[in-house]
Amino acid sequence: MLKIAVMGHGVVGSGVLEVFYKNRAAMERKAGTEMDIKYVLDLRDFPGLPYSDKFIKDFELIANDPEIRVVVEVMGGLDPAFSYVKRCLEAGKSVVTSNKELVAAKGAELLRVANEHDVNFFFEASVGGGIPIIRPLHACLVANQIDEIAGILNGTTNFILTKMIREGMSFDDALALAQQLGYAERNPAADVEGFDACRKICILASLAFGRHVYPEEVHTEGITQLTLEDVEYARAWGGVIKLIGRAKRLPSGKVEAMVSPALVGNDSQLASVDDVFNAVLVRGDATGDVVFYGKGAGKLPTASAVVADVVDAVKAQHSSTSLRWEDNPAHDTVQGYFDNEVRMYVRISYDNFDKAMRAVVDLFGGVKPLYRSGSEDEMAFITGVCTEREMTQRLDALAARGIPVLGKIRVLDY
Ligand SMILES: NC(=O)C1=CN([C@@H]2O[C@H](COP(=O)(O)OP(=O)(O)OC[C@H]3O[C@@H](n4cnc5c(N)ncnc54)[C@H](OP(=O)(O)O)[C@@H]3O)[C@@H](O)[C@H]2O)C=CC1
Ligand SMILES: N[C@@H](CC=O)C(=O)O
Repeated sequence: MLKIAVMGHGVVGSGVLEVFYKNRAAMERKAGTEMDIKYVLDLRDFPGLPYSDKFIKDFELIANDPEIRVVVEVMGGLDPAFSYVKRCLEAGKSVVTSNKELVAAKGAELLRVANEHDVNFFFEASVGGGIPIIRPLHACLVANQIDEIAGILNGTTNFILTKMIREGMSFDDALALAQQLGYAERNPAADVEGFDACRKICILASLAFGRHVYPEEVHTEGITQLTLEDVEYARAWGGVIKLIGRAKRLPSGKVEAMVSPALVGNDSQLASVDDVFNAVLVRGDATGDVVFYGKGAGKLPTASAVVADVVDAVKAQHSSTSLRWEDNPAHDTVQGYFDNEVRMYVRISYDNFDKAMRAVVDLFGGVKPLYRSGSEDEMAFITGVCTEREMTQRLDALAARGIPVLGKIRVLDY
């Protein structure tokens, strides 16, 4: 009987126990062996559950128990998750995690340690919740050079944007509901400020381009500056606003990577991805575009990915898969973002329309103006393409000419 330990009994951890015991017989058939969960590590007690006798508070019991072959880390955060996971790998136990913060910060190192000890470090649930994306990228698309990845990578922010736009719900109410439903991070700033999407694009980019992309390298903006006026202008333009994480291989060998809100046209495959759903577009040189879609957060979808990794770890016992990428201690995989090319939606206010338009045309050349009903002292426009550096200079110059910039959002053509 193969024994498993689960560290963390929160939203995902409790889902792992639920899915495991519900579908255990079928999974045992697929894994080719009997399996059981021996320990559940958590800080709290959980009386009244059918598996309440399995709870422990001392990690050493897991680390020092040779019966435990696979450990699931679903506590979140870096400390103590990193040291626990490393200890388990060094002790010859495979580890499965949903913790994107851990993989984005320490993935290269933990994959190396796993490989050195002939065990596996799997993290399918760390990107896209229940959507299979890590394994397809690593295995099914292996014949491709991956040129670009872009997607809606955070369920909470997509849920908030959908609720605000479709139901007129306030930002705070929509966030509170996402928390209630178990979608948000323990500190939801990670969701709304874009850090969670940043961690996920780092994991995908590291896997696709073979070199660790660290979150500190990636320019990241969240959704907190967006307004319902922006949404109206986006509609007038023919699109919607989504929080997009993206990474692109550059001829220089560097990677262009960023997380930011973006206007995407209504004809984009990403435009109709709503609520807690995520979508990841992968551009391969043989396949062209492939889009992965599904629930990006929540107890059971995430647990599904974790438990599938457990079964794979059991099947791959005593061998380490080729899942890995090079470390990059210099943290210089990503090109400085001021060199990226960008097209921008800009919203301005004015006292004098003719004067404002003259300034806009002087600084940006031909632009596409956008209007919304009832907006007498403000307007928006879509710029042409220039570098982020030039865009910043032009926006600063606009403000210096007495035209306040109320908002700016990148325009993407995925
Ligand atoms: N929720 C989701 O939809 C998804 C979450 N994830 C990721 O999965 C991980 C877990 O998320 P989630 O389940 O939502 O988080 P929760 O906060 O709901 O669960 C974490 C659990 O781990 C426990 N825990 C924390 N630190 C320790 C420790 N040192 N020792 C023992 N137990 C500990 C917590 O206990 P206590 O509450 O007492 O502190 C809590 O019960 C995170 O990395 C998250 O980013 C990934 C995909 C989707
Ligand atoms: N907070 C995350 C959870 C899944 O990764 C999200 O909302 O996407």
